[in-house]
Amino acid sequence: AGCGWGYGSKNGPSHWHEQFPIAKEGSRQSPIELKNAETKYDSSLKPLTLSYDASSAKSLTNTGSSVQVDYEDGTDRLVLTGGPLCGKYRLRQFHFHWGACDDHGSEHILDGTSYSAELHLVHWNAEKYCDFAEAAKAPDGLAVIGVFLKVCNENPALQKMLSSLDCIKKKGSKVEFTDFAPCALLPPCLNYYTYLGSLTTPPLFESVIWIVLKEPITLSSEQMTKFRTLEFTGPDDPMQDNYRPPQPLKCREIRKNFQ
Ligand SMILES: NS(=O)(=O)c1c2ccccc2cc2ccccc12
Ligand SMILES: [Zn+2]
Repeated sequence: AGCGWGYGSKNGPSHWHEQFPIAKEGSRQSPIELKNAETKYDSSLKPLTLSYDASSAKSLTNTGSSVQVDYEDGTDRLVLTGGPLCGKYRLRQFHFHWGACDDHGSEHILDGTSYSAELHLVHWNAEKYCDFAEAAKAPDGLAVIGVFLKVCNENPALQKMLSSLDCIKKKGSKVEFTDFAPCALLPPCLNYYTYLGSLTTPPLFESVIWIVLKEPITLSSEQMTKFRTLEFTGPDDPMQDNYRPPQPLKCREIRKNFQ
């Protein structure tokens, strides 16, 4: 059996449609290019409200496609409401996508700019659905906040996670990782773009309400280099360029909550 989907030349994004036809046939695939001039200001969009407490972080994992922090999502501890959302979405995990060099690596592209990396905070609609798996198949089941990362000065909030990466170099490795407040990874301004999209990795379910923040967070080039010390499949296969290129907008509208 093939080694499953990945980001290599033989199993990367251009091959995903072979096993996941929605990659080509879907009507709301992610990521996309965000062109500010073509987005629409919507005054009915509410501000994002995030009630995150640090305590319910659980673990840090090398998933073989990204580095991921998982949260305890059995109760309403880390909840996202407001914005374009109806109801309460629970934080389940966050992970990142990044490039082999600092000039690219993000999944969404803002006015032609690729950022060095992109953080995804994955939430599911715990008000309407019983669990994550059920929500992942519903058109309003998931909400992902995307945050661009720009190489500039060091980001102290990332340090706790980055200093633990040596323990999870290998695919599938996992360590306990607690008391991490995800709100420390958000920029001061929560102005956002929002559109209906999908997971950006197989199975590419079209169940994500995307909320992409306009303002990036920053990190140092040394911190950016740290991400690339993780491995995809082995020591000669550094984890980098784990991003899907932009997909056709088709007949979607992109809204924003700021003028
Ligand atoms: N890139 S992504 O946020 O679409 C994504 C998920 C999105 C929603 C639900 C689960 C997801 C799991 C992912 C696991 C690894 C990478 C991206 C993932
Ligand atoms: Zn992602």
